[in-house]
Amino acid sequence: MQEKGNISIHTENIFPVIKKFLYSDNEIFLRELVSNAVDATQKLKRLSSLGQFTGDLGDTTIEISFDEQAKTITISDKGIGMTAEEVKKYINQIAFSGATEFVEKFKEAKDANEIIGRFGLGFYSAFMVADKVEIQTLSYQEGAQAAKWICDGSTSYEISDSDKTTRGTDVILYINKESEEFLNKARLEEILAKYCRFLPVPIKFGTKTTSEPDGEDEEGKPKYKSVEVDNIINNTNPAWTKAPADLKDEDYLAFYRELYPFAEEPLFWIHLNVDYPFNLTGILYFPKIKNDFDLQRNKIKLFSRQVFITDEVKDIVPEFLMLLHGVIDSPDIPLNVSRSFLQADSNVKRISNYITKKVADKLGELFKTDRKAFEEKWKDIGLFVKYGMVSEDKFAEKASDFVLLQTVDHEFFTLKEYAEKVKDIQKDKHDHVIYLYASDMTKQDSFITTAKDKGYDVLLFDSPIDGHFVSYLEQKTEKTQLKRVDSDVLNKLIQKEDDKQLALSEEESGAIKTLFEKAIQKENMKVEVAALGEDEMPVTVTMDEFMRRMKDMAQQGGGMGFYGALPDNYKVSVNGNHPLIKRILTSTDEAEKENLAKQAFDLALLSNGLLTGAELTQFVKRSVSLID
Ligand SMILES: Nc1ncnc2c1ncn2[C@@H]1O[C@H](COP(=O)(O)OP(=O)(O)OP(=O)(O)O)[C@@H](O)[C@H]1O
Repeated sequence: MQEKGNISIHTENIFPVIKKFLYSDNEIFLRELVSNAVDATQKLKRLSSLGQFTGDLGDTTIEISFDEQAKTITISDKGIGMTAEEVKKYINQIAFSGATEFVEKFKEAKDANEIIGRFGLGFYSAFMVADKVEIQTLSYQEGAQAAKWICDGSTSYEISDSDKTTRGTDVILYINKESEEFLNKARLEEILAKYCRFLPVPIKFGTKTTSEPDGEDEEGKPKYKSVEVDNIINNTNPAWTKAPADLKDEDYLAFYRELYPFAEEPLFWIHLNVDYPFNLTGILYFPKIKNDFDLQRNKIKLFSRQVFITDEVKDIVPEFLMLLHGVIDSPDIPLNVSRSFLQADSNVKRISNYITKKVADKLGELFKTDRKAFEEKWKDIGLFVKYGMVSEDKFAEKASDFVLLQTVDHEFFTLKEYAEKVKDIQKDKHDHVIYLYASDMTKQDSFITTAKDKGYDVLLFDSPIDGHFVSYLEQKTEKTQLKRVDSDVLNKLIQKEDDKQLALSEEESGAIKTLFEKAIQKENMKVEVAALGEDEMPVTVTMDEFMRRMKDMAQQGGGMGFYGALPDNYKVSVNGNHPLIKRILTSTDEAEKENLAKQAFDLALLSNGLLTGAELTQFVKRSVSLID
């Protein structure tokens, strides 16, 4: 039999378009062809298990080989094969049924992935790297005649009998000039490792040398010899495809190491396994996060029936879950479509919700079963939980039971427990409960100490997400405000009915204010006289909570550019009840007055970590002269 014909498409010559347009992503040709080989093998296995194929399955290893001289790459399988009729039907027609649409749409598509799958062009991706493609195939059906198909990248093909005697299909690519990089062992190995590492049928690529036991030497020690064995590049049975009941912790950890050989051990993991209403399997690992958000992203690998698709799962899992590692495998995620389409897809939404729920359930369970261990891991989990809460309402609902607030004394409380703990003592005269927090225990030490001396509790919010989390908590908790310990003097942060009275007259107060303004001489420092306890600091420098939050947001690119441009404004609270202030007032020596005011102010700056450079030098000099 010999036949020539034209591939049934309306467009004159589609291959140059494919080739040119898809050039950047052309390595996926191998993924497509190996996937077809795997499908053909799996189909035969299924027929065999259904009793529709009674022959011997034999070794079904798929083989990838290349010939540098002949400039060919060959993908051989021992699957169902095709008859000439089937080649005509599947290769010539089916693959191009969407061709007209393709030609219209290809201009919009952004990468090869989008086109290849969307238009069923899997096989034709071969033409991205080949000038000519040949198929040699023998169907599994009894008495089938082997067929040969050749196409040189134009729309015409040639089909004839082949002398192939073994079942299955060989696809031979005659690699074009621009794609000769693929005629290279290391490059092919790299692509196979990327896309085919967990395919369910063994894939052989050349051979490798290993050592095998070879009896004993004269001294009775074991001997080894080198042997050449098939180089099988894939693990056909990765952990996520197994039943959770069949896996031990070691298996999960071993699989983690297989995926990320250099990563630290994960904290724990979740095995996803669902059939209905969508099919999804996978294992998600919780890594140790350690505050380095960005490094952690893009670690989840997306597979479809064990074929690697991408590690950009941005639109499939919620943003905060991007911090997780591991794999998800779902044939129900529409793969090769545009991102905006993905977001609107109902399966994708369901999958995303499902994963979110699973993760929340797992965390809830850990918290319930072993709170101590949960607290110990909080440094890593906390960031993740808070990120989840501020970004996903559904997650927040569940997580509000186990999100922990950590105090500066390293104690942990749930939201409920904490509210209970501080509800009386930290209630102000307006009936608001004030949560005090620190973001830097070293820098804010003097403020923390003052608050603790008063019997107040101080939370620690020192992770990158805490700025957002603080606003979130405030929104979600009624009649509760969060204030950083250094955002004002304490009795302004939590105002009580029985607040201290100022021991100074209005006149004295005014005099002190003027004196300090003169001593400080800084436009961004606003002086105010406050009535604090005698044992509190004589001068305190603070930055307003609102102002600081806006500035923080501007710094993080949160759109508060206006605030970002403002200078850092501080409030200088002079404690009118402090003995030092009285001493300054009563002193008759103008120089001493100014010196003491400067000294008290510098001490306040010093305890905020704001005293540097020439000012610090002057302070040290002045201090020396004071103790002289
Ligand atoms: N190695 C093979 N053995 C047997 N049949 C094959 C082989 N490769 C391709 N085919 C047949 O050709 C058809 C078209 O293949 P093609 O890769 O273009 O599309 P697909 O595999 O159906 O879909 P896609 O690759 O886009 O997911 C296949 O459905 C299959 O019937």
